[in-house]
Amino acid sequence: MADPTLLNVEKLSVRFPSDRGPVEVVHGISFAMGAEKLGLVGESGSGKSMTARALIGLVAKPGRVTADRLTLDGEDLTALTPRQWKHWRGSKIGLVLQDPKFALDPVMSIGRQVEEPLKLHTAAKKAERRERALAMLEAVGLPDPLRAYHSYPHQLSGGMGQRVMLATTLIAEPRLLIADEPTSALDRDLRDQVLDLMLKLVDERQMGLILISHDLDQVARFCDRALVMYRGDIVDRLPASELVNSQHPYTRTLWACRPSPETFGTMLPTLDRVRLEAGA
Ligand SMILES: Nc1ncnc2c1ncn2[C@@H]1O[C@H](COP(=O)(O)OP(=O)(O)OP(=O)(O)O)[C@@H](O)[C@H]1O
Repeated sequence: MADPTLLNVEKLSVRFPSDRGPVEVVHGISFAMGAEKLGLVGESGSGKSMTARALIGLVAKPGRVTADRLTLDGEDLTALTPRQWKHWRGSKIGLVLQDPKFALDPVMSIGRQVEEPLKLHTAAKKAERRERALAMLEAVGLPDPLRAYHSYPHQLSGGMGQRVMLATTLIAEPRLLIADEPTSALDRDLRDQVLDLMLKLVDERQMGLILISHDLDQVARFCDRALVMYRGDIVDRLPASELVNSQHPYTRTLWACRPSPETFGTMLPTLDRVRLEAGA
């Protein structure tokens, strides 16, 4: 049984001001997780990324995050100052995004970027940083780590860029990795390779993973549990392998709507929102 105390979230909300008063885009959601793989699914705009951003202290102003409780490894995240968040991001919680093009600095060598978290969060000296960066580049499956170390982002393919991003995120050994659509910019074969690698590293390091994905098949195959979000709420929670059997009307529609070779060229079902919200 995974340790349920890694991340504790109670009544987490995210609000934005608008002309018509505050708009709540995440509605007081609660969940807890241990060193396990948790999939976060839901249609576009359901609040997945805002939840992730709130967990890593990256909801930009004027957005406002509140929670009755938000702890990682027992530490209260709601009490962190911006300076403390800087340290927590990278050292305790890592974030992998969809497209390395936007996450990697185009004018900084890969080696420097992978070493950067060690510079910020550890006392490792130059030689040790270089050694650890090369080992990390090897661990993420780059065929020639030394060459990659001296390269720049534009010299890498999308799959290699995503591996480098994983290396920069994991090098400081965070306890929790949040991956927001980490493979959706890659083609299908590469998706599974990068995800396999990510999960292997997460398992080896006994970290927790929150995988945000539109791809329900991917979550069903790779995660332990799934949370299903609809309009800022968690409406369904289940073992990921049970996504196919969910009785919840929203999850059933999401599952039925997933693109697959079997449904290619056929009309997909649409969500009966009136019925769903009447029942909610
Ligand atoms: N800066 C902002 N101001 C106001 N509302 C915002 C802002 N950013 C996002 N939102 C709203 O918050 C809601 C949740 O957005 P979020 O990005 O979390 O959805 P998502 O489930 O991650 O969608 P996707 O899968 O498309 O990334 C959406 O309705 C979005 O319009």
